Amino acid sequence: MAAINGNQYIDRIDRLKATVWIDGDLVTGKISEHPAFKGVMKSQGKLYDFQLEDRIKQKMTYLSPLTGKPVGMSYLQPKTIDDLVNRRTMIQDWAKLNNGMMGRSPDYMNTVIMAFASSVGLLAGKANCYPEHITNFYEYARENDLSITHTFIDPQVNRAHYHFENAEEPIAAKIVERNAEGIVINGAKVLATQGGITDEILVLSAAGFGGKDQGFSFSIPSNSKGLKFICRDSFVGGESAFDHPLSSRFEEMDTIVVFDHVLVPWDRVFYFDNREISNTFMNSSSFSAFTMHQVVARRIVKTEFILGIVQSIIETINIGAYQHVQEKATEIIVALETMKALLFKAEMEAQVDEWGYMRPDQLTLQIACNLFPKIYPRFTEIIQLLGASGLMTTPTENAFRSGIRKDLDRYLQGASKNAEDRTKLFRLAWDMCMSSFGTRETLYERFFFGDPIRIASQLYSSYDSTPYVKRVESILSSTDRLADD
Ligand SMILES: Cc1cc2nc3c(=O)[nH]c(=O)nc-3n(C[C@H](O)[C@H](O)[C@H](O)COP(=O)(O)OP(=O)(O)OC[C@H]3O[C@@H](n4cnc5c(N)ncnc54)[C@H](O)[C@@H]3O)c2cc1C
Repeated sequence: MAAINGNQYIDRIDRLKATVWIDGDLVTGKISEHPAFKGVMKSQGKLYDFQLEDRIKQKMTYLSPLTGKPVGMSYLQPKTIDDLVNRRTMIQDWAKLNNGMMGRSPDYMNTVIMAFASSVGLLAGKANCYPEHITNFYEYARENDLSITHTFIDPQVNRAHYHFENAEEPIAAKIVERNAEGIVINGAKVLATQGGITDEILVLSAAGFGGKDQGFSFSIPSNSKGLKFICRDSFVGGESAFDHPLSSRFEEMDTIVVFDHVLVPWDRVFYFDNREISNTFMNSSSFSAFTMHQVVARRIVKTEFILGIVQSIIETINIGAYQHVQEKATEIIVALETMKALLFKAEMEAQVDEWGYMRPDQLTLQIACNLFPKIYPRFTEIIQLLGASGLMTTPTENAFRSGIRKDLDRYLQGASKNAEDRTKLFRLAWDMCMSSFGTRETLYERFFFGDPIRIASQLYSSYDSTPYVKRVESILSSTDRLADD
């Protein structure tokens, strides 16, 4: 097998028949035909189709070192800056197909698996660590173009610093048995975006205060026995692309993942019962650098889309001459160009790491990942401030096909658009920042790469401010007086 097309993706997921619960019902038929999933699965399928189009295939794929067949570019282990640029170009070409609205398009997890495989040396010779299982899984995922979701957070029961779970039945997923076939996991994790509509799920856990049975990493098929995905309610507003331009296409769904005594076969266990590794592998591997490179590349495409929406609103109702309007649009321009500059800087300052891979500059990407959760909510605020009542004067497609159309054409026209086109634009803006889908997007971008507070704290703790403190000390210790000069 090699890089797949959309039908192959959809067919494979339908055949998996993962256990997915939504609104109290078990999904029984083809999941790709369920109203909550069909739009996003179709959009995901389009990504896979696109990578095989003749005119673009060379940019979207590379030749497998194992088989010589084309495999997805997001699996490429970069050895040069050109490789990084090729990866970024592919990631952004995919993101442009959904305007960056699909945070968990397959290139995200392909990158994670690639990063793990590129740091397996950290596990070599360590107790209960299986670097060869990661390498094998990476190759298997690459050669079969797997889609993967992931989960690593414990249920939000008690977040006090020294909380130690001692419930009779485990709440946070943990190892309850080690046997000849593998490890057995019981408990839950939150969340897995796209849970139930991917081939596999990667599960990670840090032992923390929880003890060694809570420190593990593995990947299993989404239809593993005992594995359940419990969905929130669907934010698909409806099938009409006029009425729900974003949620009808890109609603990725978030799921609670329950492990009811799930057996993880040994060949899929990456590490377990090793407190030190489970607490440090994510940070010490190239996971952060490579994954943030993908995340920032996608977020740039999303910011371009936001700017496009804002400028379209400005032109449609002709408010571009007001300075405060220009200033608000400029905020988005500044954010966009800052993100681009940071991405390019991270690539230009990339260095070959200890394993021979070209790692983008992590600090620079950390800056971008600290910035975005703060500016994204402001983008949605700007859309609201400029869109104003336009975000509510948004009759549906049916209204435009009804006897009331004459009134709509007359009263909803814009300075540069007829009523129908103006309404479509404002419905898009509403879906971006006000519908249940849109507000979830804001929450998503706030927490996409973890808790923004702890991300900031990590940056603060790792940033070397010593040279600047020394300069302050130097001026304070100087006894020079201007009068003596
Ligand atoms: C839309 C969405 C999709 C997601 N998709 C995925 C996914 O696909 N896979 C996945 O693994 N995860 C996913 N997540 C989970 C995401 O990784 C977490 O939301 C994030 O890491 C924060 O953890 P939490 O939600 O448990 O927040 P909590 O840790 O419960 O934090 C709640 C509040 O308490 C504060 N707080 C708690 N503990 C501390 C502490 N020790 N120090 C300082 N402040 C603290 C936080 O700052 C925050 O304000 C998703 C989340 C969202 C919202």
